[in-house]
Amino acid sequence: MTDLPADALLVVTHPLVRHKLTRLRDRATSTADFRRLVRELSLLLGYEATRGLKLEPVTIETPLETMEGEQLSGKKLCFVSILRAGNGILDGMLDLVPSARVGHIGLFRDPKTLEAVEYYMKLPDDVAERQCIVVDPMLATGHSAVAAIDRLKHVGCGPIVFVCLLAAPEGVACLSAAHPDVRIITGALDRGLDDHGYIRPGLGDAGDRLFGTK
Ligand SMILES: O=P(O)(O)OC[C@H]1O[C@H](OP(=O)(O)OP(=O)(O)O)[C@H](O)[C@@H]1O
Ligand SMILES: O=c1cc[nH]c(=O)[nH]1
Ligand SMILES: [Mg+2]
Repeated sequence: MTDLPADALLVVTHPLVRHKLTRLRDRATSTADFRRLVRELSLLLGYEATRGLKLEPVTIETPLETMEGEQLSGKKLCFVSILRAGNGILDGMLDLVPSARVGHIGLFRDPKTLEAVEYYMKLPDDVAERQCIVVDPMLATGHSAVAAIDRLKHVGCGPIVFVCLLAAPEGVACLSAAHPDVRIITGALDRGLDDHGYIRPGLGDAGDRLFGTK
């Protein structure tokens, strides 16, 4: 992987993330536990992904006195889920910011070419005025992430953060080359891709494990 600007990639190395990722990777982990772990990991990664949100003062009454508190302000959020597997992360993100708008981009990887094929897109009308956090558990070749972010930029979206659970160096290089302005936040940077484009050691097919398909 070529050198990236210092803030282009954040690997979240918190012990809770490392523990939960190990449980997630384990082939013995059930569908129900896999889903729960993805949601919990999303909260931990979402904490980092939302660090740059702006606050504004707000006056409130505590039971004892008036105080100047803070609330989210300015550019509002939009989470963009890359279907299907992105929806697992989306659930956790919405626990953190329930008022965020949500966009969906349906993509699957052609198993032969490993190119992303789009089958669905629905974005909020005002998505270009919102800060976008794109979510997908896996950044493998990077083709799906690049295709999704191409679509968002095409409709005028500004600062974009990409959140995944596992990334391959090939995917980070591909996404950073295509969109150097996009910050990548991941739970781990794995060894690399195998001949079928799967992340190794990885966790297998995230969508299949989340939804119990094959
Ligand atoms: O970086 P890439 O090489 O593009 O691979 C990553 C993509 O592959 C998986 O989706 P998949 O195509 O399996 O679709 P699914 O979510 O419907 O299972 C994953 O959720 C990403 O979207
Ligand atoms: O390892 C991988 C690569 C792409 N998509 C997945 O779900 N897993
Ligand atoms: Mg899949």
